[in-house]
Amino acid sequence: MPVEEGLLRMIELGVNIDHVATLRQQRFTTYPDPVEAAVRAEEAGADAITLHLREDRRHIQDADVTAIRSKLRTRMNLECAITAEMLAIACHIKPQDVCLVPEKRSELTTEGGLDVAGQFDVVKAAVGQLHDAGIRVSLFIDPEAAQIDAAVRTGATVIELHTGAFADADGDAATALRELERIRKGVVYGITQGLRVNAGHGLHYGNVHEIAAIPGVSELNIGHAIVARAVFDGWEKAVRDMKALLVLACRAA
Ligand SMILES: CC(=O)[C@@H](O)[C@H](O)COP(=O)(O)O
Ligand SMILES: NCC(=O)COP(=O)(O)O
Repeated sequence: MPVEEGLLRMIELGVNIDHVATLRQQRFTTYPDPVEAAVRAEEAGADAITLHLREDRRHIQDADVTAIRSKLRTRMNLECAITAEMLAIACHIKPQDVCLVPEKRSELTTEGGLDVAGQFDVVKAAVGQLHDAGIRVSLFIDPEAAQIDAAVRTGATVIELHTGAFADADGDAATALRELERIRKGVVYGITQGLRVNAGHGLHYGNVHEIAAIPGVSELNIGHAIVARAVFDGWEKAVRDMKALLVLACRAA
């Protein structure tokens, strides 16, 4: 549950630095450095740093994860697929949080939520392995009751609701409203099941307020839009401005 400070519900911002690494990987240079991005994002107000070590290493590299782990003052939220390789890396690095996400090499970005209900035993075993390593586990799922129920049964204590369908509905008000309602219901249901409920994917400066205003959301993980805004406004300002929008939305809720 978000930290209560007086009447102000505080929602946390996880800054995803994947696409700082995307820019670097375009020419295999040493810059921009994701480590510098992580440290400066924390200085600008990030409550956690999220990074997705993909099997194809298209952006974040193993060395980034190792280097960033020792530099963070807040919290590392490592996203990865459920594979023996990734679980071994996570158990070695021991981030505060691991968010298990689905992954297809052909995908441009994460397309859907993890099908916890459909691969329950595999997910439950991964959750147990990470818990044994002292890591808090989040499951990146669609806002569906069946997925939330399955998540609870795995022993995970956190879910991150996939906001991609809401974000992709930009411009189609009816669809956006329907997806927002799905997310809202998912937040309420997840909390009644005793879970910490986060959300993320595709959120930007124009749509984040609707998600941040949902009472009970603990954390939003946002990356692509912040990196894009930083091109024009600079990294720290992009992070500060996103954090300010979260605070405003909480105040208005
Ligand atoms: C799970 C999710 O929505 C993102 O955190 C994920 O990192 C997206 O993948 P890319 O960062 O590779 O686009
Ligand atoms: N889990 C969502 C995340 O970390 C960032 O997603 P995006 O803002 O890059 O789409």
